[in-house]
Amino acid sequence: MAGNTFGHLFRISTFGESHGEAIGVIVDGCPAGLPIDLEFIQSELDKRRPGQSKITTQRKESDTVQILSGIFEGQSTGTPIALLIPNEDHRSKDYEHNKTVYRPSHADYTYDAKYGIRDHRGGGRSSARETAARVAAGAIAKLLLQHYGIGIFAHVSAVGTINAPNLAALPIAELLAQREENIVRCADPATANEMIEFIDSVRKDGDTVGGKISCIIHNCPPGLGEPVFDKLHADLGKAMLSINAVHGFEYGSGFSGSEMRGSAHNDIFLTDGAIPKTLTNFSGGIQGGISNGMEINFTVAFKPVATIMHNQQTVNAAGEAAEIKGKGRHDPCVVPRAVVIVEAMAALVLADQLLRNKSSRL
Ligand SMILES: Cc1cc2nc3c(=O)[nH]c(=O)nc-3n(C[C@H](O)[C@H](O)[C@H](O)COP(=O)(O)O)c2cc1C
Ligand SMILES: C=C(O[C@@H]1CC(C(=O)O)=C[C@@H](OP(=O)(O)O)[C@H]1O)C(=O)O
Repeated sequence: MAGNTFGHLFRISTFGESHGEAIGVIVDGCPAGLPIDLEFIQSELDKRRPGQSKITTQRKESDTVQILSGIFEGQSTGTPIALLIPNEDHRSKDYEHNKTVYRPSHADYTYDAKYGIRDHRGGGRSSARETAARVAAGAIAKLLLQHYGIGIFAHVSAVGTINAPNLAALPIAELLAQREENIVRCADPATANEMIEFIDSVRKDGDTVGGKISCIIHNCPPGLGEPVFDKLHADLGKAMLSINAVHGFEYGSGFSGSEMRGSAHNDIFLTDGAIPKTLTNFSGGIQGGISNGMEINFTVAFKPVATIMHNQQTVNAAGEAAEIKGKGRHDPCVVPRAVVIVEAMAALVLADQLLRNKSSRL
């Protein structure tokens, strides 16, 4: 199995390479009768698109999505939905220099070690271009979740050591509006300006920098998630760690919870309301792998990506010493474009667990 499929009842398979004809996705298991807003799918892709600002890769892709099947008169038909995104601006000559030489910390060596054959053009299948297919599928999952009133919001909460303040007190609509006002997609305007300046200076140095994306899932009913292996946080963790360049995932109190005592960490139940709420939310909205009706929150850490415009020592396929310098168009920091990827992967997990939950009792 080539590991191209994700999900159980709401499933996706992606295909395509960064410098091939196109990339795309087949969405299987979407219930019939869901209104599919094509403009919404395209607007989601526009948020991930390369070439969108001075702080992203300058590759110019329109990422115009074509619907090949599964939608009739604006609604899902219950049959596989196939979505295609043609590649329009691949510049494969930028990769001639690493035909036999491995980029440190990219996937060149590991693909070669696994398959014995490697599409060196833009990293082939290992390129984050594949995430466009996930965003298109995630948009359909978001439409399904919206039908049940569930919403997802993510933003850039850190770039390098620049951290956004805690914005938990602000309403989602305000956070969303503030996030969309700046090119780094941080919901705090002052921090956003600082982040943009920093990424731009790193880019001018020919270097890269990492960052964090924080995500909340609101109005999620209690009961989603399987109790043993496919715990909701385990599925979210796998989904996030499957995104290129992700090196960390934490939910609720995360790593800082390990420094607390139970007496401070327990989320005490409140008694007002039919669905019990809790005074605090160190559990991040999930207990025993199952949503408890509180806001689900998690943070994803991205590394500084591999391709830098500096000379670096490396090896070639024969194991001989070589030197390499990045060429072409690359992201100095991936988080501005990855916000919508995080939301899409979260939507795919939630849509899948929503459908699975429908068969959990009579
Ligand atoms: C939105 C996005 C854009 C990316 N752009 C680049 C890039 O321009 N150059 C690069 O070297 N890596 C980039 N990456 C990261 C590589 O795809 C990734 O590091 C590579 O596949 C190796 O996988 P790993 O870092 O998860 O081990 C990007 C990742 C994401 C999520
Ligand atoms: C093409 C996209 O991003 C690419 C992701 C990427 C990588 O190594 O992951 C490296 C660059 O690839 P290329 O040199 O082929 O343009 C980015 O531009 C995209 O996101 O659509």
